[in-house]
Amino acid sequence: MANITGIVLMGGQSRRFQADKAFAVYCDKTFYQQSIRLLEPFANTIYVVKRPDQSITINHDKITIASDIERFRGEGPLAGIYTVMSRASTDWFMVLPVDTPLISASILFRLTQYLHKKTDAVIPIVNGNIQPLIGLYHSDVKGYIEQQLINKDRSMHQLLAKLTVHYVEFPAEDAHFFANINTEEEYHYYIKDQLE
Ligand SMILES: Nc1nc2c(ncn2[C@@H]2O[C@H](COP(=O)(O)OP(=O)(O)OP(=O)(O)O)[C@@H](O)[C@H]2O)c(=O)[nH]1
Repeated sequence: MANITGIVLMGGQSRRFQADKAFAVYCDKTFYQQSIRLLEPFANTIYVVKRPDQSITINHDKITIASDIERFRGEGPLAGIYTVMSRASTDWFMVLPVDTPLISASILFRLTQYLHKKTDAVIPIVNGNIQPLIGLYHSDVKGYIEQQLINKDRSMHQLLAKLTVHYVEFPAEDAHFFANINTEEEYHYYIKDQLE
């Protein structure tokens, strides 16, 4: 398999969740720990990109805790991806947010099957919805990300429009794996109510 660096994006503000969603719990692990667990089989090294005020401890030589590069701190997911691309030198980066804890290893594995030379990114689609924060980005994309950050353009869709993207379609019955937990209601619906 290609040499991949994992990126856990946990530096958001969780305004809609009204508590830090990175520390919400699913199956005895916090959301950010779930993201690390999911990336581990695919990534040789993993960077967890957090806000400076978030406090976490991880004792694992494969995992680095980082904060967004000062120049673009808190400027959205692209700032986190750019930070890691500036520090690690692999060709490919596998990105996961903290708020899709139901994603499965088999979905991530399927994405890794499309790492071709002429592809800039491998991104899933489910029910017609592009999922740009769950996917693989080539290191060549770093310049485009930097340009967007300079222009204060946080849009992942804008970035994808500039790239050669391999979109991988997943069937509608897989949609729950991609559930995005942004609010307390979504946490109850997808996680708490399922476990009770
Ligand atoms: N490193 C880093 N990660 C971020 C940043 N902004 C968002 N993220 C992460 O990107 C993912 C998607 O974030 P969103 O849900 O869009 O934003 P959020 O700020 O976490 O939540 P809201 O305040 O409710 O919009 C989550 O895993 C966030 O932790 C940032 O500026 N830096």
